[in-house]
Amino acid sequence: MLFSLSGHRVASDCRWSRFPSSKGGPRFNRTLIGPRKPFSACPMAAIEERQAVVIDGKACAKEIREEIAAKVEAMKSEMGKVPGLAVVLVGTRKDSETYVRNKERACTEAGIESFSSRLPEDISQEELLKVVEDYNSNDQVHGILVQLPLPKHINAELILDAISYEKDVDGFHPMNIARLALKGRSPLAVACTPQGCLELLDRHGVTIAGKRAVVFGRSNIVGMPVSLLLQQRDATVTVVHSRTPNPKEICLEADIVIAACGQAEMIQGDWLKEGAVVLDVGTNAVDDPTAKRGYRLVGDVKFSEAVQRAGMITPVPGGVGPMTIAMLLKNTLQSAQRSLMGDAI
Ligand SMILES: Nc1nc(=O)c2c([nH]1)NC[C@@H]1CN(c3ccc(C(=O)N[C@@H](CCC(=O)O)C(=O)O)cc3)C=[N+]21
Ligand SMILES: [Mg+2]
Repeated sequence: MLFSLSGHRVASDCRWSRFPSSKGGPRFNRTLIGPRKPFSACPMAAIEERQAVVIDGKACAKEIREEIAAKVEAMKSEMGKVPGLAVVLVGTRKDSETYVRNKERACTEAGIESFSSRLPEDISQEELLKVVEDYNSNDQVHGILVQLPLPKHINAELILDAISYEKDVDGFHPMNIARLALKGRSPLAVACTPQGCLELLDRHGVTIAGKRAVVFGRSNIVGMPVSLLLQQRDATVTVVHSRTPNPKEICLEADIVIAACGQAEMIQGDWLKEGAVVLDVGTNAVDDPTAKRGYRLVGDVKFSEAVQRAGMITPVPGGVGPMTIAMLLKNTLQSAQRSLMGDAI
């Protein structure tokens, strides 16, 4: 459990406890019993070692999905209702199909009803709008996700803006983004990948306040919202992008690095400050004839180098990706709770 096949330490969460090993010496084990400890208090942290703790996002996400399943079950028995998520997929992109299938499976496992529309690549904008509007007025649907990217002939902003603010479980609606950016205002939903990043930091006892955070990328779906979230948690945030002349120099100052620039293995080991916490959001498909699907995923960070310098790091796959799906389920559950309680917005 403590060591992955490659020999890196693996931390799926930070509820560590000390067990005597059968051979007598101290041994550390993961347990689901007992209070969560901050990472700094974890015995593992005291061990002098150069290799980073590899954060197990898959295990963390599983734990969260189980917490959600229990709440869905309670909703079902108390109110006779379950949350519903509608996923809209246009076209036949291989990666989109994989993500959508994963989302549907995660819903089913959590007891969330999943509705999905698989639509032809050449669907008209008007027809797609109609699909979204039908889900808007379907009261069994509490969350709507239109998988991006959409084909070129469709105006993605127009479609995303048509998703009702209350059902926007992606957190992409302008009202949700505006409320995220404004002090003292809370969005109904926060974008799933950024929320998953913060959840990983929190569940691993990483202090954010007062830290230097560097975000690579300024996209609407990751870079921008994650930089706002980190700032709200009192980090000093720098956003690095394609026109930043000295990304390495800036990265070397970071205590927390969020890599979301979509450039395969751009961030190298010698860009990192010793002990930095590195979350790799990149999911770049690289052709690999030996892989089952004909491609493999690599992150925006050169993992084999970074693991020698970082204090903690997420792998790709198995890091931030699974957390994104867990946060989608969380947003869907919250939307259903809001709708069923008739909460004021
Ligand atoms: N409206 C919309 N909302 C999104 O949230 C959204 C989107 N469109 N378009 C594409 C991106 C990408 N994204 C991922 C979700 C899960 C994994 C994930 O689970 N990855 C697995 C591996 C999956 C695999 O094996 O291919 C992992 O990292 O372990 C990755 C990427 C959500 N996105
Ligand atoms: Mg856009």
